Amino acid sequence: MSLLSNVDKDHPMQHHLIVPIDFSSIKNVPESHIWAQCFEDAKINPDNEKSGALISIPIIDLEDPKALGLIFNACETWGMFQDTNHGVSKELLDQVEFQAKNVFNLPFEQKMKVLRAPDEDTGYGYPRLALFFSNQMWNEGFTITGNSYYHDAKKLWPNDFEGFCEVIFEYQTRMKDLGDKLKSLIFKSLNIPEPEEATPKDHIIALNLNSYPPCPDSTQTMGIGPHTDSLLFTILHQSGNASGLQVYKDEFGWVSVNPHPCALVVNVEDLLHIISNARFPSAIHRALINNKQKQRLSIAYFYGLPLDFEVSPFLDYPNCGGPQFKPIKVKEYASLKLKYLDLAVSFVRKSY
Ligand SMILES: C=C1C[C@]23C[C@H]1CC[C@H]2[C@@]12CCC[C@@](C)(C(=O)O1)[C@H]2[C@@H]3C(=O)O
Ligand SMILES: O=C(O)CCC(=O)C(=O)O
Ligand SMILES: [Fe+2]
Repeated sequence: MSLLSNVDKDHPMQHHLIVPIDFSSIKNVPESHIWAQCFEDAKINPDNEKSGALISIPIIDLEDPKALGLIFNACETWGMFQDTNHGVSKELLDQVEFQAKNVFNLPFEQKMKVLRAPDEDTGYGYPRLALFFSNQMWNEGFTITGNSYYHDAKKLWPNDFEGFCEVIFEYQTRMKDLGDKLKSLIFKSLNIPEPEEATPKDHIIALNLNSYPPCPDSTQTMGIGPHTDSLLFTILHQSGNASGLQVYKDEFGWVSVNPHPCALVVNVEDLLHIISNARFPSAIHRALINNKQKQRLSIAYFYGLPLDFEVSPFLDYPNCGGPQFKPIKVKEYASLKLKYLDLAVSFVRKSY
């Protein structure tokens, strides 16, 4: 199934860029997966230390009466925060992690049965992002949109797919609720009326299960290369015992976003950057492999807007100084992104 419908059809992905290596059989890191050139900066500042002080992404209690202001500051400064008191139970987070592990621990041939087609975005494989890097990443992913998981789960476990489906259904439901709540808080924090949505059913929303397998030499590999996500915001659950996620900030370089018990990471994506008229940066992030022995899992929920929705900067705030972006439809932006990745935003920027 293709949530970006015609968008993917116009930008098919080459087969060899979709198929991951069989990580279970790897003894040494193959040449294709060495990202050594990146590592001059990679391990700098592993403790997020700056002039003796620890820097870290804000952790915000969503029930805190001051939450709105804290969200605004975090989004403006980092394009990212972690939230607690988000209403998603620890049990559900554990269950979705368990089900993700079940997918990735299947034999390679079994996972290949649900390999993502070149012009689709659901199923197993490297992320689309792989098109833009000359080296391959140390991860495997499984992308779900709508109820695509039903069809895939039946292929993965012909007689035993219900458990997976129940958990994914429940997770999508909870994430949609949390997403609606976060959207409302974020728009309120910006003093922007929530966008009117004529066809709320066509929202682009995707769920990405990511696995970063154990790695014989984690000093040379990249889990997921630097990128921004395209839509409004991402809600990310990372497995509790494995770090790896980093966000880029000019003054500091790469800052680690370490797992905090029960917190979910929220990051600003490109469309929110545009709607906020660049007051909120779209978080540039990547994931390193920090551990040789342990698999790291993350579950990313991408919260979007309807494909035909036109986004444009909201200008009614003090010292606004005019729009920084041209209006653009969500599907047009998605298309630019598939073609140009992080350069996509610059095509929407107004030139004066
Ligand atoms: C709804 C989405 C959002 C997608 C495409 C589609 C499904 C999977 C998402 C990701 C996940 C990995 C990074 C990214 C950059 C990628 O390559 O695939 C994301 C992309 C985007 O944010 O553009
Ligand atoms: O695994 C992570 O921490 C990041 C995953 C991510 O950036 C993505 O799925 O878009
Ligand atoms: Fe991402």
